[in-house]
Amino acid sequence: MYKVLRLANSDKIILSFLNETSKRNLSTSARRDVKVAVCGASGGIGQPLSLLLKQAPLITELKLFDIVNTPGVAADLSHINSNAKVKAFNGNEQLPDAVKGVDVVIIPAGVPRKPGMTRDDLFNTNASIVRDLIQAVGQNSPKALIGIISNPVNSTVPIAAETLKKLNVYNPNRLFGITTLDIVRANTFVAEAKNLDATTVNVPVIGGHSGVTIIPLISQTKPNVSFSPEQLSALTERIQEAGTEVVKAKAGTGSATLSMAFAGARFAISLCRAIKGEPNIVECSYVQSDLTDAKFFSTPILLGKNGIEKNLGIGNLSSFEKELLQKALPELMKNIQKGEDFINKN
Ligand SMILES: NC(=O)c1ccc[n+]([C@@H]2O[C@H](COP(=O)([O-])OP(=O)(O)OC[C@H]3O[C@@H](n4cnc5c(N)ncnc54)[C@H](O)[C@@H]3O)[C@@H](O)[C@H]2O)c1
Ligand SMILES: O=C(O)C[C@H](O)C(=O)O
Repeated sequence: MYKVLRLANSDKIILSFLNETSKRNLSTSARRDVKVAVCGASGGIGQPLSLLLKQAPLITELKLFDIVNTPGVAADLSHINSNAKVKAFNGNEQLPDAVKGVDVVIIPAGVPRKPGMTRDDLFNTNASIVRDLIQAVGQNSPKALIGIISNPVNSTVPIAAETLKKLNVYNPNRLFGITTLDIVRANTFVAEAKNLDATTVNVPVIGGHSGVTIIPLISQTKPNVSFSPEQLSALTERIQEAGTEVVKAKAGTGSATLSMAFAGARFAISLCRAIKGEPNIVECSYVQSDLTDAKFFSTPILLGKNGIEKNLGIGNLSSFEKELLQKALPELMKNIQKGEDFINKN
């Protein structure tokens, strides 16, 4: 148990790690209910994400929303003998009930990339999907912690913020862009390169979630690792382009789903553990930030009962990482502006 808790912020095998920490929480916390909604629950990410959340003992209710197919997904998951009660909500008329009374909303709704597309090419379709879902969350569960997976994350999180502002319920501590897959990938690739146990490696990844805006801080990796300048460059580029690697391999059938479900479950369960009062829960996430010129920026975040407890900042960057930051900021600021304009100029 001691080892599991000490490694709480690295991606230990998700089941054993979640089972242990959740059992501990159920016995020590006064607060028992943790209700989670997944919006986009029937999709390539939504289904395996919901499966992983169904297996997390600290989640007591799992509300599955999509515009199609949730009755089948929920019936299937509901036969698993774990704690969470699973409920299906299908179609937009059931959206308000799907998000009412939940502690956490995770949003993997929207279209994925095909080869040759950038994440920004998804903007025209996904911007309004995220806006409408967030509007329902703001109206029905204004205190929920919200995690956004839908791309382009660099823009959909500002879209969510502006939507919540219009409803007068925006709290920057409660809105998160889920960039955990970048950390999961960086951990895996560094572990492979150095022959380490991937579950014990932690590479902070800051910035945004697309191409040059993804900034892996390999100099801050734990355990400490070092690479030649050529290796560092190749590794950084692989982390930045890992989503495209999957899109190409899937050859037109979609983008990362299984690894994203793993990453999304890790992030969602970290939120739940923080809500239940567990200390020292840290995850990188794309949040409102004043650390750089970009209004939203991912850094390690200490999570608490009300979302962001403390932004842990960027730390000391190597000169290579400072250059990456300079390259990232113009693109990131453009993506943020595009998201804000979508709400404010429409
Ligand atoms: N943040 C990340 O690291 C990351 C990683 C992978 C994928 N993604 C993004 O996640 C999104 C989903 O990817 P996927 O592979 O699961 O796609 P998918 O097409 O398999 O599933 C999307 C689901 O969203 C549903 N949906 C569409 N409109 C909806 C609405 N208005 N309300 C509720 N549900 C709605 C669809 O019915 C579908 O079930 C994409 O935008 C993708 O780019 C992000
Ligand atoms: O690459 C994509 O389009 C999906 C996702 O953002 C990823 O990083 O895998």
